[in-house]
Amino acid sequence: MDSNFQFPYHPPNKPSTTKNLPPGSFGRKEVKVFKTVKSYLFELACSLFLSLEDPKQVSELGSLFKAFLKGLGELPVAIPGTRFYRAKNVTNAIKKQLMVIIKQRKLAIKQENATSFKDFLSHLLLSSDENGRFLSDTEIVNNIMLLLFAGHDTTAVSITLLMKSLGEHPDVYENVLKEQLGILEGKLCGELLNWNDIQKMRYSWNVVCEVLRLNPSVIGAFREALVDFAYAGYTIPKGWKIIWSAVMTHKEEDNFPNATNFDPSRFEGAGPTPFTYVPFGGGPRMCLGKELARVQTLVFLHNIMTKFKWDLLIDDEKIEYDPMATPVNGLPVQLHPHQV
Ligand code: HEM
Repeated sequence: MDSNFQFPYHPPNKPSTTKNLPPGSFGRKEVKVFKTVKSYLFELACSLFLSLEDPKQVSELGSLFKAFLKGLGELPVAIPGTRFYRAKNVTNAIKKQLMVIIKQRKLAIKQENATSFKDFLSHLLLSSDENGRFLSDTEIVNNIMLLLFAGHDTTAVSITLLMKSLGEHPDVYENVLKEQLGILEGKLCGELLNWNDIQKMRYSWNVVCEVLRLNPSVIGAFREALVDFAYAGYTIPKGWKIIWSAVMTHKEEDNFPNATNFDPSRFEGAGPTPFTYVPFGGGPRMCLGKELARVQTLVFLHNIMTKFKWDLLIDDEKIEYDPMATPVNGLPVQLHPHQV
């Protein structure tokens, strides 16, 4: 591959296409990245974890999840008018909808009408626990709700902040593009990415890691002290609630010199010392979906990079935590397709 390529890049025999993008993204003056990526990932989560493809049902569930998320981290006092109160009501509505779907699926399986192997597999996976005990319908609903919630919002945030960082650092954008075009060049027209391709995206993943270091989608989580212990001159008694903070840990100068600088090379070689970099948490309750998040993010990145360049429409857009890190205006960008 020519290492001196410039924009607009003309990939040999690779037609530029917009068909994999959500409808309406192309030809517009402005695309709001967060909203677009979030609805795309929610559709994907519904398809992966629930085999739910009906756009009307997906969109209804999506609106409910939006209100549910706003209640996370709020004071748990159910006073009418508060976010927590609304989220509580919305949670019941989501559970009701999921219950209807699960009952329909179970009935279909009972009548041996399971339409696909996937349905059959999800039945097996979701209906018994590790001891072979059958899960109740309520437990199944709770598991699906966790997967739908955890499986789309966090990744939507990280992809949005990734696009923001790439828009702000043209040198990094060029390096990521070079890596992605190298992968594209080894593929036949229309051939999908595979696991080997993901493994080759080393630099791109280092960039994602640096984005998650500076703005972790999840700021931290709670733990409970199982025994009395001493830390930094304080005694923490057994049973106390503790919050670990990814935001603060990732800014420790001892672990990340010039911590506020965007520098993906920190992740080269052995990378950070264990437990100094915790965007996916740590220990036995570490994120279950880390590898899925990696695949979702890198596949998205490959497709957007090899088809478009983009301009950020707001310079230095502020990021707020509500409850996850999000650009306040949803990151409006203008997409420019590469010319064939
Ligand atoms: C960039 C994307 C993601 C980030 C930053 C992220 C981050 C996290 C964090 C910080 C935790 C808490 C870990 C702890 O307490 O130690 C967590 C838990 C969890 N995540 Fe993720 N996550 C991401 C994507 C996903 C995806 C795609 C799934 C797919 C289903 C997922 C499923 C889960 C589940 C089920 C848990 C609970 C695990 C448990 O309590 O045992 N996550 N995630």
